[in-house]
Amino acid sequence: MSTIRVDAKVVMLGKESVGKTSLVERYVHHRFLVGPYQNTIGAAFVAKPIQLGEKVVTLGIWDTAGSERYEAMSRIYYRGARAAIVCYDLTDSSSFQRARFWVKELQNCEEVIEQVLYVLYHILKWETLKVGFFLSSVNNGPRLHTILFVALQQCKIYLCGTKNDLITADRSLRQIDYHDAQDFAEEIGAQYFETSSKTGNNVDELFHKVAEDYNNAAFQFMSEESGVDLGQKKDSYFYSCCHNN
Ligand SMILES: Nc1nc2c(ncn2[C@@H]2O[C@H](COP(=O)(O)OP(=O)(O)OP(=O)(O)O)[C@@H](O)[C@H]2O)c(=O)[nH]1
Repeated sequence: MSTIRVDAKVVMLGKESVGKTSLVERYVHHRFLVGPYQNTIGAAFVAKPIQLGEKVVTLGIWDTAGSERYEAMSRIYYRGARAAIVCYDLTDSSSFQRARFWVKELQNCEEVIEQVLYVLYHILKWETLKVGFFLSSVNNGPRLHTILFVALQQCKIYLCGTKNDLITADRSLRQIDYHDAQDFAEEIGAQYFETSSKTGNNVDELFHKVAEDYNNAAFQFMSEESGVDLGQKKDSYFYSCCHNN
């Protein structure tokens, strides 16, 4: 019986209707759904394996609901995420304000967790040195130490301006200047992408970068068993979707 293993949790955040679900649909199913817009309720999940050279990294992508009604729920989904794709609609300046809100949320959450883990990390590091490495087989000290080291890795933020096909068709529709968005991304240490789920422009590049960054991070120190098993595998991925009809 095979199982799905998720290596990195990724969360999609942003105002409603900015195109989060469409980004995931384009990336996972290579399609753009036309027809009436259906808002996400709660969140939807999909696991997607990505080949990086000889290695496969499986992203567990949480597509959250953008509606403010579900704001508290979305906070639950970004906990423990290694990457957050914060989306805004290039043709809607209010969605950029909402993106700023989510970035602040992520930064606040990171700060608290980081402070707690930082203290634990140093206590444990000192204890581990004191007790000696040979005790690793009996007291799990170095393994805990490694887990905390990994937990200290920050959630990387990717700022994503969506629907760039609309801008290509009519430049006057752009409401957020490219350089302003780029400056904001730099200020928060994020990668910046402008994508179109309609044409597929930059979508693969965005998720590939997320997987690549994960792969290049200190995660390589984790042992093979560190992934999270998600139960029986039916296909290369599954997608539990909650949409309003
Ligand atoms: N032209 C164009 N339209 C897009 C694009 N991405 C999404 N849309 C449209 O924008 C609307 C909202 O897209 P969704 O992907 O459902 O947005 P969402 O952010 O998941 O919305 P919530 O589930 O409410 O949070 C739909 O009508 C999509 O067809 C794009 O790249 N180009």
